[in-house]
Amino acid sequence: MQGRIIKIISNQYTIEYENQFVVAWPRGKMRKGQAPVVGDWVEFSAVHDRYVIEKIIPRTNRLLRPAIANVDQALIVTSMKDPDYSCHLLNRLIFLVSLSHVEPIICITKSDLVDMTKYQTEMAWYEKAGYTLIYTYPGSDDMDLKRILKDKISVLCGQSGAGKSSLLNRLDPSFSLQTQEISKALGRGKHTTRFCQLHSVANGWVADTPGFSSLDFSRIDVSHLDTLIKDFQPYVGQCRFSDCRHEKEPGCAIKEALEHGLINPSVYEDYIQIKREEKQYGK
Ligand SMILES: Nc1nc2c(ncn2[C@@H]2O[C@H](COP(=O)(O)OP(=O)(O)OP(=O)(O)O)[C@@H](O)[C@H]2O)c(=O)[nH]1
Ligand SMILES: [Zn+2]
Repeated sequence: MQGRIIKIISNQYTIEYENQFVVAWPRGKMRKGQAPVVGDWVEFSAVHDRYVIEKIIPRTNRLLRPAIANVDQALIVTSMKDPDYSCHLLNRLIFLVSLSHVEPIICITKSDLVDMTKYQTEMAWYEKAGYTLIYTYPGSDDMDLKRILKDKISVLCGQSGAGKSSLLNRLDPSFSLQTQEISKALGRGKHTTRFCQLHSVANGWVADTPGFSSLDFSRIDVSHLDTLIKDFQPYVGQCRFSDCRHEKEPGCAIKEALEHGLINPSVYEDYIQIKREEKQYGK
């Protein structure tokens, strides 16, 4: 049998299997280092009176904090006000998510608190580059969001106060209840740091622990970041030098596109900043 792990408590793994939930234990040999995480597809079998996890199906990706595998997308919850919009924060989150091989979805909140016409050009950059942008606010029907979440594993990220819990509670009023119950059962601190669970929201799975909370790139390999930035993708590989850093080199296709107004200037700026940091760390 094949199913997906949606919850782990101690050594008990809850697996969703054909719309039912079964609790399974891993085979002894799996326990050290090779343990399954939430999001894993696993093969399991019935041995005597219990279910045993035999094998983890190869993962498409794996986040460390929270520990979760096969994440399809990260909803970058981006508030327009309180906390105020910052393109640099948004860009850095897009980079981090992309470097984990997860699709970034830009989710704009609190657009009701500002005059969005002032941000039209800004938002158009992201759309033009090929990023998915969704606007969500109290009272919206969230049809786009529901469509995006369906059949996917999603992780939310974004600043404190950006509206992550509000958004989830609006999509599924039982969400806060579910998470509160778990917090109570496990003790508050423990839940946020050690446990992660997938909740069924809008016919998809959403992690109850936010991801990408550290904006620290110092231990991340950013050597292929240029290939992961959607603004750059049409031009990557067209520079004169194959190892072009897109900074001062002659014949750089990225700089040329930037000068022709084809690349979001703030994305370029943040990319260069990260490459400079990479040099500083001596990577
Ligand atoms: N006007 C308006 N207020 C919002 C919107 N989204 C969230 N808020 C408010 O913003 C505040 C913070 O929202 P939360 O959902 O708690 O933010 P969070 O991202 O979960 O914050 P943390 O739990 O600290 O990570 C709350 O008072 C919400 O009611 C929105 O789209 N419009
Ligand atoms: Zn270049």
